[in-house]
Amino acid sequence: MAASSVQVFNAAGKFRVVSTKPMPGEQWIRALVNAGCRVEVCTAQKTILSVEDILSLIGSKCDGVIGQLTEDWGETLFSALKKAGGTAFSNMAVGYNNVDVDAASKHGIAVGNTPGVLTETTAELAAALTLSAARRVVEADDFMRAGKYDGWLPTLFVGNLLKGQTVGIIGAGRIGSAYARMMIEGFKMNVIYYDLYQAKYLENFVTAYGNFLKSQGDTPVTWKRAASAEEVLKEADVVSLHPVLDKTTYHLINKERLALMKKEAVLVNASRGPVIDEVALVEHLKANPMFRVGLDVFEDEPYMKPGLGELPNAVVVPHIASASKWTREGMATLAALNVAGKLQGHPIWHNSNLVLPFLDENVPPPKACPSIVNAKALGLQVAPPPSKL
Ligand SMILES: NC(=O)C1=CN([C@@H]2O[C@H](COP(=O)(O)OP(=O)(O)OC[C@H]3O[C@@H](n4cnc5c(N)ncnc54)[C@H](O)[C@@H]3O)[C@@H](O)[C@H]2O)C=CC1
Ligand SMILES: O=C(O)C(=O)CO
Repeated sequence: MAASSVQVFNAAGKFRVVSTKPMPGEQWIRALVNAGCRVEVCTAQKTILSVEDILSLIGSKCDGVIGQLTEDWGETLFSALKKAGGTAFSNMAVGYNNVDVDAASKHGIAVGNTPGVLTETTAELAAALTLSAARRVVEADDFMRAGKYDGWLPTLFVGNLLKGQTVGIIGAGRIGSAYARMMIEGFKMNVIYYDLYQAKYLENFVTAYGNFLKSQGDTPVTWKRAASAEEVLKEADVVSLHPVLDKTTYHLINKERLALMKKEAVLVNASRGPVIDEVALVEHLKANPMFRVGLDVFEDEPYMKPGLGELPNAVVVPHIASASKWTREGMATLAALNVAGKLQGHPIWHNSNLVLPFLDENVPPPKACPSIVNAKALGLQVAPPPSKL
């Protein structure tokens, strides 16, 4: 990577930290500079950096790196980082399926991620995709711009009503539960979910909201924890996917499981592309024109499988689910504080879901790493909750 493609902040800093991309806001740069870091930001006009590009950024001395979900952080990069004296890496993302955490742990390198700050933003985009697909917003917009509208018709762009229908969630963690709450409260949908763990907060929320509706003489909303993903697919009118991507969720939605879904269902994916077998999805969309999808992520990102882009029953956006200003600046800050905290020898924050104290510009951040996924494997100390200090 040419030296001219790097912007340097605090050149005399004690720790050399590289960010493989410019990131939004300045709070993240201040966080690193306040921790005594020299910050080098790669400004090369290339969207996805290769392993070779990143090797040249790491060079022979590098203490920490902030990387992106498009990069392949495996054995090659972690052994190079270790050789350069590095001990800290953070993805600027909550998902870390692009990172070989075992390789990082083997080399004693902490792996950070950025949970919490993107929960609501991502859930809101999943809700936007749901509405766009259910009410055919993009098709109708195209029609209007093409000058085809020549008057109101009873049959023009008829779609699905959400109220009173069932929303299915596969992966009811932070984002899945937040999305479910939006659809339940916003559209009075019932919910069925499948997760390896009980989503207690979600269940309590639906029960309480259902009781409130009942007390007002309205039809209450209901919840059900399904025993399998198949049960969700069969029963739901809208299915939104929010699991992590790993061996258990790769192609979770395939030809056979698509066939279980209702013919007029809406399927939304704002998790990771490979959770859906996209070739099978294209075939299913072609065979079932009233089945609609809203996709933020793709199996071979940045590409779509052949045919997908031409289908009117697919709404497609380029992995923008976390793209609100507050969230993206917050993600950058959390990633920087993961790296800065590790380099300063800080312990790990007691609860990686509660990251707001790290994001207040007017108060110094806690002396902790907000979220390190291999803290246990590295034997890193966890800070006690502030109330226990
Ligand atoms: N499109 C985008 O821009 C964004 C995508 N994401 C993706 O969303 C994912 C979820 O994020 P969070 O909700 O914060 O994570 P989370 O860890 O709170 O939730 C993930 C849930 O998936 C569940 N799960 C794991 N394996 C499963 C399986 N086989 N079947 C069903 N459920 C399973 C887990 O038990 C957990 O409850 C991230 O890992 C990331 O890949 C996250 C943020 C933005
Ligand atoms: O955080 C993630 O995992 C994303 O996909 C982008 O926000």
